[in-house]
Amino acid sequence: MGKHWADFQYEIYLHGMTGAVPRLPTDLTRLEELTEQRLGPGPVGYVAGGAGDGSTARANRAALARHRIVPRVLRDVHERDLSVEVLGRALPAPLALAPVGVLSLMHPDAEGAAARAAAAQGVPFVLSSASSTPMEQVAEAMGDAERWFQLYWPKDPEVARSFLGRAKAAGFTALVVTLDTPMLAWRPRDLDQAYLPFLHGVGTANYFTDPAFRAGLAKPVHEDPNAAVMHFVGMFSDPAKTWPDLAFLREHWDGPIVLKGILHPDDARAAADAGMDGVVVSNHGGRQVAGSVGAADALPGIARAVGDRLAVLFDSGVRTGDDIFKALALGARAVLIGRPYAYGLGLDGQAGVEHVIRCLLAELDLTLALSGHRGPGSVGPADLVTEPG
Ligand SMILES: Cc1cc2nc3c(=O)[nH]c(=O)nc-3n(C[C@H](O)[C@H](O)[C@H](O)COP(=O)(O)O)c2cc1C
Ligand SMILES: O=C(O)C(=O)c1ccccc1
Repeated sequence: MGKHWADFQYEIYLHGMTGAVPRLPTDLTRLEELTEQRLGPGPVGYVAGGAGDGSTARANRAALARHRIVPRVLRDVHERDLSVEVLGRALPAPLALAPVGVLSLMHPDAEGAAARAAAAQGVPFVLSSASSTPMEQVAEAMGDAERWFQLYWPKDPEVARSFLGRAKAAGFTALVVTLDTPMLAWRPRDLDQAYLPFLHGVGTANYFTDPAFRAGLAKPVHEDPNAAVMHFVGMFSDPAKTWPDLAFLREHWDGPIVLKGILHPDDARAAADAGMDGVVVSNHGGRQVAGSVGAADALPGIARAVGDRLAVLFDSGVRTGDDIFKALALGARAVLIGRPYAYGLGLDGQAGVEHVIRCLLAELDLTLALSGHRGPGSVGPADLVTEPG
């Protein structure tokens, strides 16, 4: 028997008997506006922004909206279990927190608070390479809870090796390698403010604490922070990498490896051929290629191509429980969320992130039940009709 995620609904109504209402909206699509009101447009601008005119972020929502669920009745949905197996591990629900860098823009407790929220709810936390908190500190905050490390593959192989060794030692079980960001895209909102967080040192904690990174500096970080930032900028990524380079990661990481930012079935097949364990079908929440395919439109083809060989995960645009249901029906084993939990963090710290997780999973549990399913396993393409795009 899995956890009864839908009980959150009654918890809210029961609290209501004493006059209490939830501290944050239960419609998570409202969080962005609320965060902007509370924190101001600066930090929220970086988090909310997308590539180009924002068309990809809109396409993500539109792609999910075109699919409509066709509920079934009289199927005994009394006992339900949302758990799934991903990368050989049992997860209590098909959800993980996506790697989001620079979370200190949202809240001083940043990754620590988000990681504790994930641990409290049993949902995996994917820590960004560009976190504001060193990975060892985040690991300590999580106890033995499930955590994965996201790699921005540094140009210097010594730094890459060092990151992998540190992540392993700190108990991160899976490696998520992000391939859609060998450079930052054209992001007008950030350009117009002329603001990039890491030029101010935000999101550099893993680098500035790294012995291999520091070995490349002429002076200690605190003596010449600008030089350290410039070293980070040069190190951050390597647009020259190609498929054969993945052998390096296989050699230095003995756990599961997931490639994030896959949108073409042939790239998914190449991932499987290279001995990878999973892919995240993602367009980075619309932050990289403007005018790109909505992530949900790329999902079915990739699931058909490699669903029997790889764990197919999905992100970009998930805001509601029914979005998760649709992603499962289109072939995802689990989904990740980015901005919604970043806003929850900005509005109410750890409690805000837990609120976001609980709302999404309560809504998913109810959507499954009300559509005739006892769990993710029975959901498939037959549960959807698709309106023409
Ligand atoms: C502020 C911000 C920072 C991000 N930083 C990273 C990162 O460091 N590494 C990474 O792989 N993806 C990063 N992403 C992308 C997320 O992992 C994820 O793909 C995306 O947010 C999913 O879309 P959603 O925000 O619509 O849920 C970031 C996204 C945002 C909004
Ligand atoms: O902003 C992003 O989307 C992102 O991936 C990133 C990259 C470097 C530092 C912080 C975030």
